[in-house]
Amino acid sequence: MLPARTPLDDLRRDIDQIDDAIHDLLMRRAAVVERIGAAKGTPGQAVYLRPGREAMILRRLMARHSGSFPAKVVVRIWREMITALTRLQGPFAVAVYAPEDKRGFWDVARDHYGSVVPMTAVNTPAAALRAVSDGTATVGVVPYPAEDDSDPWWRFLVSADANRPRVVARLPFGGRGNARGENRDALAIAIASHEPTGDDRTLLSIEIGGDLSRGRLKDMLDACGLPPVSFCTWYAPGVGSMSGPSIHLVEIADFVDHADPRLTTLVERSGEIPVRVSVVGGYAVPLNLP
Ligand SMILES: O=C(O)C(=O)C[C@]1(C(=O)O)C=C[C@@H](O)C=C1
Repeated sequence: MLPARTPLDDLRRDIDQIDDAIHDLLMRRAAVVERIGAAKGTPGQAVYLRPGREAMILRRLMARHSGSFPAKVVVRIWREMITALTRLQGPFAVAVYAPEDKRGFWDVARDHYGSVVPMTAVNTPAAALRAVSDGTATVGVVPYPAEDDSDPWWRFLVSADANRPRVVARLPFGGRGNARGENRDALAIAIASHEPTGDDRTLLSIEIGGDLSRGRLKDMLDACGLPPVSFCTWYAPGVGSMSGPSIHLVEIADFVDHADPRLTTLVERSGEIPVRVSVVGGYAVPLNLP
């Protein structure tokens, strides 16, 4: 005689049915992402990446999330799934600034881009940017800019080339988890568009060819409706006794693209002082998870 079914057996049967439903939906989602890839029609190019859309998916899910399942784990599962499915649309590899003595960014990158994507550690942020520029990596992960950095990586992104790498995300997006190392955030760099998500930051490079204090620049930005939240400044080496131009990396608490009329107003307001502004990219503001 078969043993009687216990309540535990019934619950396990429920679990098996739920697992089948989740698995069916995963396979269905993969098929839809493949169709999206075909609709984008850009095989082999990194433009299939849509970091803004990815952020909006997770924000929407977090807004409806309830119950005992940890929100951070929902994000982790979705991040693993999104990158795995993005790989159905084209090649995907990540170059991470993670020298021997600073492995923290590796964990942050792995949490965001998943455990299956090819990931390479490089010893300088510039090497991560180079990997993106020359196409050996789709995404480069570099430290969030520090004000006291005398040789900042972000100066290599200052370019008018429409196909240049840009800042596309800030990591971690869904909380830090058990990542090693210091608590510094990272930025992801890719040849992808900076798209509005409803809650965004933009990084502008502002090259100044004359005497304009940071205080005055801040006032000008505020007056143009471009609220600055942080500044980093790099002084280009001068020639002879002439000092070189200063380039500021300014983070703006809004979405700004290269055609934004506020940028034109900023250049007009600088009057005689030559000012060149370019959008170095931006990111969807990360989730604030408990
Ligand atoms: O929406 C898209 O464009 C997709 O390709 C789908 C998808 C996803 O898995 O949801 C995958 C990659 C993109 O970066 C954004 C989202």
